[in-house]
Amino acid sequence: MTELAFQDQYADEYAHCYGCGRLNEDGMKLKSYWDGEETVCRFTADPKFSGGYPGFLYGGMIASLMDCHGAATAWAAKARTVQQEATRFVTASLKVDFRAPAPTNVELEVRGKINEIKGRKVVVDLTLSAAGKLCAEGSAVMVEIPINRQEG
Ligand SMILES: CCCCCCCCCCCC(=O)SCCNC(=O)CCNC(=O)[C@H](O)C(C)(C)COP(=O)(O)OP(=O)(O)OC[C@H]1O[C@@H](n2cnc3c(N)ncnc32)[C@H](O)[C@@H]1OP(=O)(O)O
Repeated sequence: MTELAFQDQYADEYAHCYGCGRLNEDGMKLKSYWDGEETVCRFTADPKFSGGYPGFLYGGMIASLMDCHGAATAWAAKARTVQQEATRFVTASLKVDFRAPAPTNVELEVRGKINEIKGRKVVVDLTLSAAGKLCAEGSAVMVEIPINRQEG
């Protein structure tokens, strides 16, 4: 049996994100999975996403990868903890420290670790590495969309 990515379990109305929405035809369709107590997302960036120097990714894309994987990690952590499907998490805050240039055309590994779960809030610690080298690290505060916003 093939493991379903977190993003492939989102309800249809929450599956239109450019980064990770399975229903966004033009999007990147990022996929996140459990790896023990951590989560992982792998992505190889096309050179068209280069930053100021050929062969290296622009910073906004690095943040985007960490953002979407952070939201997915929060969703999965909530589902695992309360054993009930969460709605959808949105980013309240995202901090990224860029430690080394991240290459294009090389598989990148984004990892998430749950730092805190409190009510609708999940804080996720994140790293992005290329071939084992740390390129960026940070954290995200993710907040589950409240029920009244889903209905109204
Ligand atoms: C049809 C469907 C429609 C659904 C609408 C979906 C819209 C967004 C979809 C975009 C998806 C993305 O791209 S996500 C990336 C862009 N992000 C967004 O567009 C989100 C915009 N921001 C918001 O909508 C809102 O600010 C929320 C939902 C994130 C939070 O507002 P809220 O629901 O009133 O929650 P609030 O009570 O203030 O906060 C809950 C907890 O989070 C903490 N918290 C809140 N903001 C922060 C922050 N910046 N930094 C640290 N912590 C924070 C609070 O201290 C609290 O923790 P404690 O005191 O309990 O400990």
